[in-house]
Amino acid sequence: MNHNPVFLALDMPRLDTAEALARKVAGHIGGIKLGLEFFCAHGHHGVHELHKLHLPIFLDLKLHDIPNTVAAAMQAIHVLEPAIVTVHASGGRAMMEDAKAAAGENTKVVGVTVLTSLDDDDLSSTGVPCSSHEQALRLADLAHSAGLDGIVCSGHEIGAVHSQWKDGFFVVPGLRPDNGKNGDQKRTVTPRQARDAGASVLVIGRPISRAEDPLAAARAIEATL
Ligand SMILES: O=c1ccn([C@@H]2O[C@H](COP(=O)(O)O)[C@@H](O)[C@H]2O)c(=O)[nH]1
Repeated sequence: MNHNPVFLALDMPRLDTAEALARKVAGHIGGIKLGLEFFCAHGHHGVHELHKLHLPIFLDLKLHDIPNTVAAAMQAIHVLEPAIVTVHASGGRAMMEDAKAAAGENTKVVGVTVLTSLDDDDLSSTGVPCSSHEQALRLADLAHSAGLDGIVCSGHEIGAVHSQWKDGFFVVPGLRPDNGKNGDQKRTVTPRQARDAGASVLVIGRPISRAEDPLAAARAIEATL
C-alpha cells in the first residue's frame, strides 16, 4: 500500500471527468476509491481505465446479501485486482467469512460498521437499540472474528476500535479538513485527527473533488498529515 493514506473518492457520473481529476491530483494521493455511482455507470471498463494511473484501487461496493451471492460477486470482481473491497458487516458472520474466502489474496476485505452519514437517532429509527459508537464497536468485533482484514468506521470510533484490534486495517471516511461543510455526513473529524487515532486509509471525496482548486485542496490535506 502506498505511503500516502488518502484515497480519493471519485463520486461523479462521467468517466472522463473522474480520470482527469485523478490525474491532476495523482501525486498527492495514495489511491483511488470507486463507489457505487462510478461502478454502476462504468463497471469493469471504468476500473480498467483508472488502473492506467497505477494507483491502488479501492472498490467501495458495500456488498450486502446472502453469503452465496456476496461470494459470487467477490469472485466476479477478482479480475479487477482491487486493493480493498467493502462489505456491510451487518450482513453477518457467514456472509463476511464467505466474502473473505472468495476474495483474491492481495485484496483486503473490510466491513462497513455504521455509515458516517448516520447518527444515533437514525440508528434508533432503524431499530438498533444502542448508540452509533456501541454499534460500530460491536460490528468491528464481529468483522474481526469473521476473519476480515479490517473495518470502515468514523473517526469518532477509530481510537476505541484500534485499541481492541491492534493489527486491523481501518478505513475512515466522513473527513472534513476544516470541519466546514459536512453535506450528508454526520460523524466527521479532520483527516489529521483520523490519522492520529489509527486510521490506515483516509477516504476523501468532496473536499477535493468539489474544491475550487482540487490540486491545491489535495496538497493542503497532504500537508496536514
Ligand atoms: O460510512 C461510510 C462509508 C463510505 N463512505 C464513502 O466515502 C466517501 C465520502 O465522500 P465525501 O465526499 O468525502 O463525503 C463516499 O464515496 C461515500 O460513499 C462514507 O462516506 N461513509
